[in-house]
Amino acid sequence: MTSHPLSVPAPLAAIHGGLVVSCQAYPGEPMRSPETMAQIAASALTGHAVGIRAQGLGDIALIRDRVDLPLIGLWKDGHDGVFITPTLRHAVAVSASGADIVALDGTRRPRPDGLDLAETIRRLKDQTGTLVMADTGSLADALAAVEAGADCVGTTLAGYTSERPKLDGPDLDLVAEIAAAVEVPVIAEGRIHTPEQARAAIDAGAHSVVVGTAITHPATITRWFADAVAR
Ligand SMILES: CC(=O)N[C@H](C=O)[C@@H](O)[C@H](O)[C@H](O)COP(=O)(O)O
Repeated sequence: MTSHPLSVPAPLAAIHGGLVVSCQAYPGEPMRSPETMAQIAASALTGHAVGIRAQGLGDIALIRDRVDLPLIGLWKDGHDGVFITPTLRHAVAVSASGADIVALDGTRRPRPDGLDLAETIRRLKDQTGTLVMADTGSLADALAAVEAGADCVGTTLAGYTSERPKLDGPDLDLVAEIAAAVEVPVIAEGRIHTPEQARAAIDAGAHSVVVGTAITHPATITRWFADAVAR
């Protein structure tokens, strides 16, 4: 059911069938700096990524300047509940910083500014004309997000809300369920740790695949190896 790539807006067409690399460092971490994230994003381009996902206004602006790839931007505020670009104000700022696609919480949970998702997307598009990626955690979220006007939906929050179990790997069943049910691009995201899993996400119907931790978070990757060695 997923739409033909030529019928989607240019930044989404450009990431069709390819790898988007999420370049994020968390508060307090040594790599938490726009300069570092821009270097990682440039390295992802060298490795044939077709898009970048970045967090924070400073990171988005510098990556926009330095790396010529479609850019999915978000602003995390907090770490519980609705924290991925949680309000209209955050979303407008992400767009103003240079993101081609604004990723925001696309669940059915109440939002901190009291606007629902449809009103958030309507006002965001009125003010900026941006494309919207809804980060969802279930099929019901994805259906509601498409109804609300999202241009694409991600499985970003699968396993991080109460609706789906948190698997060790990606929730490929959810990717397939959403892809069969909606006509906008479905972006597979969340716990994709191997090239085989990335390929399987495309085979499940994903329009493109976002990988973060396994490429750009050395503290976690180190722990995988360290734990295996110490076992
Ligand atoms: C749940 C949440 O906060 N996800 C965030 C969304 O931007 C990031 O922390 C993830 O790294 C990103 O989704 C990519 O996923 P993974 O790092 O598993 O490849």
